[in-house]
Amino acid sequence: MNIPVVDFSCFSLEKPDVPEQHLLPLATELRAAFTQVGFVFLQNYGIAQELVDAVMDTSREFFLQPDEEKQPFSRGNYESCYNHGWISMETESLNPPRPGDLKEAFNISSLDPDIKWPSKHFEEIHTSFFQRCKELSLRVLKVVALSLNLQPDVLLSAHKFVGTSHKNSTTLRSLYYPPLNRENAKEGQLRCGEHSDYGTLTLLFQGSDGLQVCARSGEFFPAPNIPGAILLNIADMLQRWTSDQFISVRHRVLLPPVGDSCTRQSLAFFLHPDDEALITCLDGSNKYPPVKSQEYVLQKFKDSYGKV
Ligand SMILES: O=C(O)CCC(=O)C(=O)O
Ligand SMILES: [Fe+2]
Repeated sequence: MNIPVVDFSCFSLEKPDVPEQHLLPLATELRAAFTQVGFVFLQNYGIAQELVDAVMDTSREFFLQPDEEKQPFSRGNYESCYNHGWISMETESLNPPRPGDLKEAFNISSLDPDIKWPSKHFEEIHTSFFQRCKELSLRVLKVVALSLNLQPDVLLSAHKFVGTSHKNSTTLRSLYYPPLNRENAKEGQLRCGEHSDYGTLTLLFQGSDGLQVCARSGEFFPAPNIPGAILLNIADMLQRWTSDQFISVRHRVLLPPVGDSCTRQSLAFFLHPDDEALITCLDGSNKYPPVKSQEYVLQKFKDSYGKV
């Protein structure tokens, strides 16, 4: 399977907004990739590698602490935002019939002032990275609308509250896969079970190899880690909006081979529609019944955590 590599420099964050007609070749390239593969590599998108590295370093420092230090920041402890915080090993099954994933994660789902952070530095670096990812993902969304021959507002107006936790569930997630001995793993247990993402689209910054992506044939193939490129993939609600024109493709992270003590880190930015947005097929068909964004996401959390 071949994941296309797309040069985003004409709409990089380093450039001011550009006229729509300059984006048309990019829209055509993305359209082909999203209809055929569901995943693309983006190059020259305008987020500094130093920032990405600093976010990974800061997260890793947090993950390497004993569990007792991380516990106070657990997902579920934050009254104002149920999805914000640390997720311990084996707590989430992204493929629910499998045992819990052998990963840790930290969800940044709220930037509200009442959130208690592990440190000021952790807050600042993750908040500034969240904002860069927000800007980039909204630019991508504009090109996506063009590629579907839609007015940009049709999609952008359903993403007005990104970064406002009580109105939009967009999440920056830092993931850490610790070294492990696969002989101790439960039957069927993976680092990250097969799943498609829930929202509109996802930006994925990888620190190393390990991700596998499902091809149309149903077979999983390794996605390489191309230095300086990020992965961009379509998620479930955009697939529903487009009545399957754009596909939300399953992916996973397997256990490392016996004797391999590799770790993996990645940063995923899940762009979600506003909680109240109603996702209806834009072609007027009834391929999927209308669903409220928040309801769709809550059902997915119930499946993967056994609760919200
Ligand atoms: O480690 C990865 O890159 C996969 C993470 C992922 O797919 C997810 O959390 O949705
Ligand atoms: Fe994913």
